[in-house]
Amino acid sequence: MSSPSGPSGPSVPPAAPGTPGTPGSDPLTRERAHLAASRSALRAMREDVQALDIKDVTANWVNAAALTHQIEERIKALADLSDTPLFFGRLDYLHSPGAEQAEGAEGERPQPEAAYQTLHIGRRHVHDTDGDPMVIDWRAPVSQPFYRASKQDPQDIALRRRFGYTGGDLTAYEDEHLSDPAEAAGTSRLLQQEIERPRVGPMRDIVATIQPEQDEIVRSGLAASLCVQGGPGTGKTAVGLHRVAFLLYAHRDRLARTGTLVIGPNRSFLRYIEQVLPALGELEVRQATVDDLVAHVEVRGTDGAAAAVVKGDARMAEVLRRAVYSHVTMPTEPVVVVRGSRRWRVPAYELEELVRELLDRDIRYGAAAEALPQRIAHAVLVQMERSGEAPDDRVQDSVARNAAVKAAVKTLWPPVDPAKLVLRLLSDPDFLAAHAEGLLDEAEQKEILWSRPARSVKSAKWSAADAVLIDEATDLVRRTHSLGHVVLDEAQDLSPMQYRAVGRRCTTGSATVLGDLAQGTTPWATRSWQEALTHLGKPEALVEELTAGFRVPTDVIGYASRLLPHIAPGLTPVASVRENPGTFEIRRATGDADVLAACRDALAHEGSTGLIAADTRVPALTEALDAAGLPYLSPGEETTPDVRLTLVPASLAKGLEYDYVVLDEPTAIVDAEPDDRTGLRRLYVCLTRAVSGLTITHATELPPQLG
Ligand SMILES: Nc1ncnc2c1ncn2[C@@H]1O[C@H](COP(=O)(O)OP(=O)(O)OP(=O)(O)O)[C@@H](O)[C@H]1O
Repeated sequence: MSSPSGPSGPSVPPAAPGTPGTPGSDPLTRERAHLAASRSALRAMREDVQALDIKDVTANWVNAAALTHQIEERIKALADLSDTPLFFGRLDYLHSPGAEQAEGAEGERPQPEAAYQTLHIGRRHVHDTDGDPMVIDWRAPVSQPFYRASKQDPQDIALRRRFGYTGGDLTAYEDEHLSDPAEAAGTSRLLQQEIERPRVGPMRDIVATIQPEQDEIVRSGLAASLCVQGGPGTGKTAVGLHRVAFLLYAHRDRLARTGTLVIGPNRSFLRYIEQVLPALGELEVRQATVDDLVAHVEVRGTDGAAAAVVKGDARMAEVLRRAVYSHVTMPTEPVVVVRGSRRWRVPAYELEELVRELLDRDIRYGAAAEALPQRIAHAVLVQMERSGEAPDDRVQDSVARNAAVKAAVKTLWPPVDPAKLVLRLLSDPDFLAAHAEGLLDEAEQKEILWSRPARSVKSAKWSAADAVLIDEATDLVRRTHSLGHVVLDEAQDLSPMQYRAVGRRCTTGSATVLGDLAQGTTPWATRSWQEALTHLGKPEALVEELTAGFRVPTDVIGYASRLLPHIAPGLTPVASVRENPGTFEIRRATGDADVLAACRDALAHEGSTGLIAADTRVPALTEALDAAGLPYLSPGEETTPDVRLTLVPASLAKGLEYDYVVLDEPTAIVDAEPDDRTGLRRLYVCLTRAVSGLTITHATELPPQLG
């Protein structure tokens, strides 16, 4: 290893931060000079945009407002975040990258080939006043070897340099000479340090340390859908968010038109991840829960597990389809259109043909209802032509609007209100039986019927599963708008009907599905990805597996993995890449005071602490924390230097992480769920939230499956 600091040890700064470099000075000084110059260049880019005068180029105030908005967004995107490095790596190519690789790396404008020999890789593209790149966006094709090149496959890279920072100051670097056979492969200290860094506050990006197997997922094309199975802390969420950022870079125009969406399990989770994409310069990505997507009615009710399972079953889609189309009736009478002194008659058999034709076509119920008057009018027009008239399109339109035609259509193909339809299905046993025949047995029908039928859509106590049914019915009536790309996180908890709801939001786009079968805690949790992807409408999606764990220390993940044979046999246990062995302790507790003592011990360390407990235990613990004057937050709320403790109900722990976790009463967590397997899965989720240390406190016996 010829550098002053090979992967086994980052260099210590020989000079004060910010020292201007002179040619021939040491590498760190030169890199600092490049950093200072890049910052100035970014400032100049920002000032250029700020100085834009749009008075002469906008025709009206609407244009001006739109352009002003674009400019404001651009200024925001060009902000220099003082506490994050402008670049975190460097690549020295042996040869100038070919045109194919350079494509997409232009960022602001095409660059001369020679400029690519040495590239600094950062969160965004920065160029100097001549347009030459100072920093290359991590998403550009030329940046890819930073993540993927290795000693076995150097990808034409002579040198890969990683930088260490404190705040925005460059403090260390580390070199790998990938094409030098004399240098042995080693593990990067800087990379390891980044992985080990304590967690405070919301989730942060991982651009500096994306791993090769993660990068393959991040950079896979927009056309294909992907599914990632990965145990706790394998980076699924991180990968999903970086994939969105990558796709927005590679397909900016297309996705700006069609839109992107990140779906997470609940508000706390969305708050936890909401800063990652803006930190990567992407401000326009919508984030939502599945419930948000289907919010056609106010949800005020809940279902028992059995009812929710039936309502979430894919067979309900067919029940709804039948119920919607049951409104179509076959004509028994002709339509007679009077125009002036003439009467035109479309006989019943001809109307029936028109209706049947529309039934055979793959168009929505509502679109067919709109098409039918035109079809009838066309039949009238044909008769007019036969009798020697020469009607034009305007005549057809006016016949379509004729009262007799409208009345006929109202009977043959009446409007359907999706919420009213679902209300009727859940309230009227005969209506349900008629459409569920051969699909749901009697017991299943009984299970979903309301014991007290609702009077109106407004007064009904809709459940979350009902809202999904209304969404399905709505889509039968009119096509749901499809986005360009959807990322679905914690997907294992979705019912088949929920997968369908997400799937119809990306029918013409693609999806990234992220989840862990072992963490499925709903009664309808996904059993196989193939099945789930079929419900989503993307059966062709490739399933990738991530098994390297970046969160949970070895001892803790080893302990949690004892549950795997009971909750998801066949899944590969996570192999922790954390070097910090972490702390792991099981304590007998005699009361809440012992739980609080464990919290105080955890808070003696740097970073965040999560006190995770069964939902039913939360009120008692709230009281104990208040009485002890120990301040705490709710999940998803940002930790501050003063308040680093979060009280987490087990039901909201999914997807979150804390430096230290105090896990209260595992048996209560298991017992809170309707069955043992779900209980153990919930416990598995809670056991795998800790980054540096886990303390389990228990007064009752631990579940036997933990050994
Ligand atoms: N390549 C990486 N470099 C550094 N940190 C990483 C990397 N990949 C993941 N992490 C970190 O590991 C932690 C876990 O990542 P993430 O939450 O994305 O995992 P997950 O698979 O979604 O977990 P879960 O199944 O529990 O929801 C996060 O703090 C994330 O920043």
